[in-house]
Amino acid sequence: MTTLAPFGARLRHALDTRGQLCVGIDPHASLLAAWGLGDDVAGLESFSRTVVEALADRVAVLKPQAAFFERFGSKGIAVLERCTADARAAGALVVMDAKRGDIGSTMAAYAETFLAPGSPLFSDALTVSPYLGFGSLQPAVDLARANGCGLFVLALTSNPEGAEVQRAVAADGESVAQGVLRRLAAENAGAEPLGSFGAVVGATLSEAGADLAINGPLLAPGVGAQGATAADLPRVFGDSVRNVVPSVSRDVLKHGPSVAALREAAERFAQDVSGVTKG
Ligand SMILES: O=c1ccn([C@@H]2O[C@H](COP(=O)(O)O)[C@@H](O)[C@H]2O)c(=O)[nH]1
Repeated sequence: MTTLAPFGARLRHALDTRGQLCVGIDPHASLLAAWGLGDDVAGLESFSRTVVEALADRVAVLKPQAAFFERFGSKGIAVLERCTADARAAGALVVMDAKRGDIGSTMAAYAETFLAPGSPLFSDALTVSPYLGFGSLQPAVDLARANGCGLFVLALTSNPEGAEVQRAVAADGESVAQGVLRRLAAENAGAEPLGSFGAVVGATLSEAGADLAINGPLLAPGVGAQGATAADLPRVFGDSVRNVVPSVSRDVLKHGPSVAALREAAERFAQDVSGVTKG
């Protein structure tokens, strides 16, 4: 099995050569219907195959949303396995959006599922929740580092409800989100050209209100259907905008099942992002 270069380095190269964009693979029942597909495993397979065919050879990152596959049970997970492997084989980096988080001993099993080479769901990076304590993520940090993978840790999520937890301030004046970002900066210290341990920071925020200089990537969901646009990125991310990976799902996927239309939609978003990140 070949050893992968660190995720941060692989991501930096992908963003620089393919453009700063992540497209989410979110097979909502409403999208399956709009594409003329059944709300069943065959529909799920056709949908995800089409997205991979359209985009995996051109966008930097594809982000399957595990929930939409898991709802079909083992057969849905088998589709997710194929989708992940095919997307990686075509050159996209795959960020598995599964938002795992548990006590350390269980976290180790989640990490084995997504970050151990040879695992059927092996992915380049995984979204994780730090709300059992950042330290509970250590097994995932260690396995990701050992295998050239990355993590995206929920810091300031795109949904309005996130603030009640993430903006809470400790006795020392540090917000919960800032504590997560500080721990990520420590994990990424000295990494070049970019660390492998990223944060999830919604593009929908009115402002970051936190120090985003973590020397790592910032996955920014919320572009498109949740209301954010590329024009919001400089305001939210400031000097860190070059490390942002804006993520859009429904507003690209709604253009399917035409492969050409999916490509055009992704290209439009990538161009918009390039316009604000490259000046
Ligand atoms: O803070 C977060 C973290 C993750 N997500 C996920 O991103 C996509 C967004 O889909 P859109 O269709 O572009 O709204 C979805 O899978 C969420 O679970 C997020 O939105 N916000």
